[in-house]
Order: sequence, then structure tokens, then C-alpha cells
Amino acid sequence: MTGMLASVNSVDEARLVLAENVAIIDLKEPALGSLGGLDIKLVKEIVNIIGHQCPVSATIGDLPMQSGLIFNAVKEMAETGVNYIKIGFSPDENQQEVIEKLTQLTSTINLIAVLFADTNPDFGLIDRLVEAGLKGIMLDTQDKTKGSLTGIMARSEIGRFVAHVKTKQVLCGLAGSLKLEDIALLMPYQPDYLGFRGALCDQNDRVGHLNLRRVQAIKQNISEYSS
Ligand SMILES: O=C[C@H](O)COP(=O)(O)O
Repeated sequence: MTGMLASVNSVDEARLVLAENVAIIDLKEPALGSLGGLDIKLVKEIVNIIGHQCPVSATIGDLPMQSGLIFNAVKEMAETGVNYIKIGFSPDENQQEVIEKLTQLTSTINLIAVLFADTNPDFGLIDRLVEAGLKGIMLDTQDKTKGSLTGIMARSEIGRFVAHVKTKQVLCGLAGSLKLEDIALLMPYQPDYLGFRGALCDQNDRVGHLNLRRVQAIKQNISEYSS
């Protein structure tokens, strides 16, 4: 069963997608980058409003691969009560150090690693992230001007990613400027989540406002392929 992850940046947007029964409400500030971090106080406010009606994830921002910086940002975000914290893993010689530092947190905080399809990600990282105790791995895109995940990475590679993550029995998500028509291309791989921001907004403008009809159309389309 594949669920819809919807990225939002305000109380109003969170309420809108909650009413549409999305599977995960993802808190981020798209204007600040691919994984732009939302103000911590606002995250806390939204988490309190959502209560336990829907799982909530949040990003810690597009941070460099510095273990102390990421560790502190995760700890701070965890205090908001979000269910999942998403961390971007850009190719960098410090990736292993970051993973090792995060093992101190993975028994108490649900961490999701985000690999970027447009940075030639190393799928060998999947095993190391799971061994460190992360609860899920997503594929997304870093440069939002390059188009959809399906145009950036060969579908065979996307399928290989999903299959690999699923064998590890952690959550598997796909995102990256996904459009309505990408749903049909990606559903055969049965990821746990398909994540959207731009396609939910007027004119596919990810820094613009959510459009209810677009949210409904994408939710409906995923449901049709799931049933
Ligand atoms: O986690 C999902 C992302 O927010 C997707 O954003 P995007 O559709 O603008 O690439």
C-alpha cells in the first residue's frame, strides 16, 4: 500500500492536507531549498494542532555533512514531537561520520535519510543507514529546476532502490518534483510513500500556495493505483 506524503509550510496548509487524509504531513520550507527547514516554533505549533491524527515528519534543512551540526539539529527538532525527522545525505567524505554520530539517537528518534537522485547517490549507503538504526530512506532531488525524479534517474535504478530498501524492512519513499503522471510510472515499484510539494501548488510552483484540487487529484490517483 502506497501513501501520499504532502509537504506543507503553514498551519493552514497542514489543516488542508489533514482534511484530505494524506498518509504523512511533511513540514518543510520550500523557499529555503530542497529540504528547507521550517521554523522550530511553527513545527511545534503544527504538531500540536495535528495531535495524533496523522504522522508528521519534518526536515532539518539543507545542512552540510557535519556530524555535530546534524546531531544538534536533529535533537532540537525532536523536541517538537514530530514522528519522523528527515536528513539529507549529499555525497561527502563525512557521510560515515554523520551516520556513526546518529546511532546515538536512533533508538529514541525516528530518522529518515534522504538521498538525492541528481547527485549520483551511492546505494551502498542503504545498508549502513539501516544498520545504524534509521527507520526509512527516501529518494528525492536536490536541484528542483531539473525536473521530475523519473526524468533524472532511470526507472530501473529507481526500482532497484525501492527493492533494496524494502528488503531491509524500513520505510521507502520516492519524491523529487513528481507530477500526477509520475504516479503511474512509480506505483509498480510499490514504495511506502510518494512525496509531493510542487505538484500540489498552483502552476507547480513549490514555493507557492497549495491548491486543494491538485491535492485531491494526486491523492485520488495514488488510491486508484493502490486498490
Ligand atoms: O518530500 C517530498 C518533497 O517535499 C517533494 O517536493 P517537490 O515535489 O517539490 O520535489
